[in-house]
Amino acid sequence: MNALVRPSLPRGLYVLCDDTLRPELSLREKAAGLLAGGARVVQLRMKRTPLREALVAAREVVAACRRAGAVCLVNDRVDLALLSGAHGVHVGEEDLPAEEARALLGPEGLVGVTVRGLEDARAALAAGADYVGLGPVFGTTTKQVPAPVLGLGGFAAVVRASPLPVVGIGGVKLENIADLAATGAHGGAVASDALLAEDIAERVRRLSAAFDRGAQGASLVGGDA
Ligand SMILES: Cc1ncc(COP(=O)(O)OP(=O)(O)O)c(N)n1
Ligand SMILES: Cc1nc(C(=O)O)sc1CCOP(=O)(O)O
Ligand SMILES: [Mg+2]
Repeated sequence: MNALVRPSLPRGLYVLCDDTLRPELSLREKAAGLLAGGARVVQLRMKRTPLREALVAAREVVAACRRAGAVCLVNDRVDLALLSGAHGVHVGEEDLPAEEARALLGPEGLVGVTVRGLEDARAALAAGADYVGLGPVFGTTTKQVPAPVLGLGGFAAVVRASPLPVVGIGGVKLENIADLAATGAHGGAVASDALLAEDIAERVRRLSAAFDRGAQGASLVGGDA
């Protein structure tokens, strides 16, 4: 029998394939650029796409990710994640609760949850999450976030104590992703710095290499939790 096993979230760069940025490109084109740059984790974030189009896009992007060996998570919508065969879902406080996402996806689906601090991360563990997205680490114009900027110090304090792997989000860019990785973060989530680049694939390669360099530094000083 072919037992289904939940994939673990790969460590490193985590990119958002977002429909609010660079609207002249289709989600499929954005995903192609991200994957050409070697992205291993892609979150499909659709805030403007009508639902039926979103289902078509999800099926295309999930298929492209699977061909490339990348993990694909759908933002917000467990129904789209299930219908498109995605690896999982990322939910925040305006989405289905993590417990319900877990119940719908079953044990083999990845569930990521947005958190603002350590207490939230503990609750996410109890709710069945696999990882947490913690932010905003830095200022961002991609989204109006209803929470204060943590800064690297505030972010690192949660990473050290979190019971779940932490992906940092919000204003993560080439110039700061190595520092973020050096806190021991499991991942760095990037939307605008990748999607607004003239050459998306090249930017993804550089972001990924910078994260890995920062994480390597962290492990050399024993910070690779
Ligand atoms: C990795 C990651 N972390 C946090 C978020 C934010 O999710 P949410 O709070 O649900 O906000 P929206 O993205 O839905 O606007 C995320 N998407 N990814
Ligand atoms: C979607 C999202 N969620 C955030 C949070 O803190 O919850 S910050 C954010 C935007 C990430 O985009 P960029 O990489 O362009 O800053
Ligand atoms: Mg959401």
